[in-house]
Amino acid sequence: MTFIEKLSAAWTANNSLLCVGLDPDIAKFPAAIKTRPDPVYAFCKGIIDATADLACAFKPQIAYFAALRAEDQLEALCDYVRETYPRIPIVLDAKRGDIGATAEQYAREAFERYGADAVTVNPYMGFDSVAPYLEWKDRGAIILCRTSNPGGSDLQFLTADGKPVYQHVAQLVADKWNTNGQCSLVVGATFPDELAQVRRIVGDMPLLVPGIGAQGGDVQATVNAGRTSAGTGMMINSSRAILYAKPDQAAGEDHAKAARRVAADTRNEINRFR
Ligand SMILES: O=c1ccn([C@@H]2O[C@H](COP(=O)(O)O)[C@@H](O)[C@H]2O)c(=O)[nH]1
Repeated sequence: MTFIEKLSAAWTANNSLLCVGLDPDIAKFPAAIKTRPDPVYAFCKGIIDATADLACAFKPQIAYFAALRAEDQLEALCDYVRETYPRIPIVLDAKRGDIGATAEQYAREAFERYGADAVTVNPYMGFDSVAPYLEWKDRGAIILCRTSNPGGSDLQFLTADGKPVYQHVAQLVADKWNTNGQCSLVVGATFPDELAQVRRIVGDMPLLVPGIGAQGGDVQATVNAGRTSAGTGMMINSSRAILYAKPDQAAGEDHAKAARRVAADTRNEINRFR
């Protein structure tokens, strides 16, 4: 099954456009997990088990694992997702970008070492830096287009040949780079007008849309701007708002139950506007 087939099936099976981000920050873990020998694995596994029926994808952000020297725990988590929830795609958020020979190694890291279904890629170095990911015919390359951070405007909003750079990226990927039909774009929920522009340019191409939750993006505006005519087409990511949801102690919640509650609320809010 290709990345896009798997994603489409997960949209339907879980009636969800919610991508659950895995950004483990040990300082925010519950005390009982901090002292375990594999705290990153234990924390993320709890979140995965609590949200697997609510998510269309899981998105581990590699920097959080690497900073903790926990790449082995990321490998184990990816194995766990593939074995236990084989219908949920794994999107490795790595935002790599380098010359072709090095990009080949980054692609092997994402697709062989971690077994990811898709990986985020930086297009700044051009097509030959993206091509090695496209050699993996069934895997996804999710290319940065209009990122959710304020500084994304510094370059992505510059005008070149009469239109902003992010629109050139969307057009290039839609017209030329999407050789296997497995490409996707990153477009921030914090910029719904640009999200709507990108949707017009790329047709039904799936979009990874971070920026709701902790970054404050508006869910209704995001869904209105980014959904396809089928009411799908997006992996709307939320990480910190789900991972570190405050347990309702009166209701006997632990961190995983709190994460599930927020994930369910977010999935349902997205669905209200599809
Ligand atoms: O434009 C982008 C691209 C990627 N991200 C990543 O998504 C999550 C967002 O986390 P929240 O806690 O929901 O804010 C994080 O891993 C970023 O690295 C993004 O935010 N914007």
